[in-house]
Amino acid sequence: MYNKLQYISQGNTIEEQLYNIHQALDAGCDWVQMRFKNQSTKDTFALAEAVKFLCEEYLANFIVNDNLYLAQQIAADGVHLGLTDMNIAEARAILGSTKIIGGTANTFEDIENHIKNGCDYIGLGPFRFTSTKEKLSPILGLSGYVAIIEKMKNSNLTTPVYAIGGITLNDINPLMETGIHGIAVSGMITETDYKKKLIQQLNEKLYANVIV
Ligand SMILES: Cc1ncc(COP(=O)(O)OP(=O)(O)O)c(N)n1
Ligand SMILES: Cc1ncsc1CCOP(=O)(O)O
Ligand SMILES: [Mg+2]
Repeated sequence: MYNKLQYISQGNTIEEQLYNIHQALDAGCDWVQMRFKNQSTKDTFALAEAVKFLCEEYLANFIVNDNLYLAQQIAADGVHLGLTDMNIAEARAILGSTKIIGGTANTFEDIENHIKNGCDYIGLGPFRFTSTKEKLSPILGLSGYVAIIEKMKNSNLTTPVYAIGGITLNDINPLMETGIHGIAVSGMITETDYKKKLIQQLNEKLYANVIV
């Protein structure tokens, strides 16, 4: 079973990114997506190498946002690809079957395509407005998730779906009731001074119905 909480990193420099990622890992995050936009190849590679070491130390999953070749080069656990990034079928052909490939979706049709092309999980959103990402796709709100997850159930599609975009603690229960698998968050974790407490609260809600 995939972990239910994915932390998407933030920071404008290598140092800021490493600080935020280290703090999140220390507080109990077990899945990191490194998201470092508009940076030089050299800096992105240096950061990715350092994050890989950190995630190994904390036994956390490590995936790279956007850049499949970087993920391949540093032997990350996988990559997250958006609707305008590399096609998932092509990515699967390059990475093989052992790596995690996530795909962004905003509609049921996006989900159908990604599953056909071999993705492992879907990042479905945005749930609500967020300043973390520019040029957001149409906002889904809770009703959007209810409708899309219902269509997945009717089509027997069981690929794990992660909600994303402006998610706060109080959103977890209603979102999980729609049938999603988990959440991907950036701001909520990066911005709090009480990361351990927040991650414990998030995990309690996310894993409330998991029988071990
Ligand atoms: C888990 C998850 N879901 C969606 C996204 C968004 O990806 P994308 O649309 O490519 O946008 P950027 O993150 O690249 O700005 C994501 N990163 N992770
Ligand atoms: C990368 C991304 N894609 C859709 S919303 C989003 C940002 C999620 O970050 P936050 O949890 O801070 O809203
Ligand atoms: Mg992208």
